[in-house]
Amino acid sequence: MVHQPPSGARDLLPLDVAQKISIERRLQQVFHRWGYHRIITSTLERLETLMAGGAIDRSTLIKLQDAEDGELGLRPELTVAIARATVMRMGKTPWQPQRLYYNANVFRKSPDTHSGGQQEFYQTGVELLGSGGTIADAEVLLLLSECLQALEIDDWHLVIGEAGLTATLLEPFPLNVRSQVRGAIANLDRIGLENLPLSTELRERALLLFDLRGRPEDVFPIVAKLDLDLPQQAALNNLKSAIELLYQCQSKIPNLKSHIHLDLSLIQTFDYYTGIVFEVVSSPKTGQRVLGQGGRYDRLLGLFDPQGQNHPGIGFCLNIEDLHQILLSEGLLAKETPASDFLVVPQTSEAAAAAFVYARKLRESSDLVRVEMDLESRETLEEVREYARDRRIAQIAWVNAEGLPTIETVN
Ligand SMILES: N[C@@H](Cc1c[nH]c[nH+]1)C(=O)O
Repeated sequence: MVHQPPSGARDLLPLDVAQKISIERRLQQVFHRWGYHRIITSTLERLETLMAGGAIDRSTLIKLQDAEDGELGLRPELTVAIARATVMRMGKTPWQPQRLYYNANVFRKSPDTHSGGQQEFYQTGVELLGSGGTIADAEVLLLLSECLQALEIDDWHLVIGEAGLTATLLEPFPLNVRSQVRGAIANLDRIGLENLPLSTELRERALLLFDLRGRPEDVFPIVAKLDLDLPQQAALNNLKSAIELLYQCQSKIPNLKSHIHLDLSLIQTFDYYTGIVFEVVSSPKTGQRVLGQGGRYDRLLGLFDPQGQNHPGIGFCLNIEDLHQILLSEGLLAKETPASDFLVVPQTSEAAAAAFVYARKLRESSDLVRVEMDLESRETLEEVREYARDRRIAQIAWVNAEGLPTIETVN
């Protein structure tokens, strides 16, 4: 029997874990400073919950069959589970804003499992539930930019769109070509768009939508020229105000304006968004990775409310693997796991108990002191020293049977 992990699964070894934790800790500190509390939801959910009324494509889910609970699946993301958990917990009590964060693994079926496509990923993120409007939008955008600052990532772009506005701007297109128009715009395929079977008027509209991306100050005047109805105007105004607030508040980021792009053709993989949507992308130098994404979803919580009552929500997640790669390439992560501070060596076989007692004393220090026992009986003292040097251990404590240590600095 070959004990290989299944394709798409991945083990993280100690150095990977140490680097991952250092990223997560820095982000967690930012979340705590903003008053967010951690939530942990189940890895397994009912398939129906995970699909969130069709917002998440069933074919991307990893499914499991349970005799009692029917069809279950592994979570492909956390927003839906957090929406479900919060609605169940809050019940009928009056809603106050809930600030929640998470740090968890998610599972997505890879189209190429045969070639080992990754299926398990790590995400950390926030959900701000029960609060709609521009200030909540701005809070989440500011929090996101502070996360990037905390990680010392300077070269990023924040691409902002508006899911509700994009959807309504596409409504005039007949259903049979709408998804093609959407696809061509999202994939920057201008030629494809020009060749779709559209009337002259609709083609012009499609090309206009295609151009709705760039610096906010350039794009807003073009959108304003479209014949917008009142809800569309309101969505546009909200978007403008949130971006304006971001500019006013985030003075710590030099040239903030150059980081922000508006893209009214931005379409997210998950289809539960109703308002502002966004993606943080790293610079082309690092292969343009999507470091995080999110947006507003004001109709998701209603799916889990017994009375169908809606509550607003907005959030984002950061993709740990992508952050990890960027930070590695920029040399911003530890290159080795932390070495032990002490190697405790029993001088004779009778000294083992005394050595354990001394090691415990060292570990009791208020600062973290890493202490490891020497487990081998080596021929010479020099071999012990060589072992300590190899493992970057700073000091050796030779302990005799009476428990008396002799400390030697080796590194
Ligand atoms: N759950 C989304 C990100 C998100 C968090 N909150 C809102 N959106 C994702 O995995 O892409």
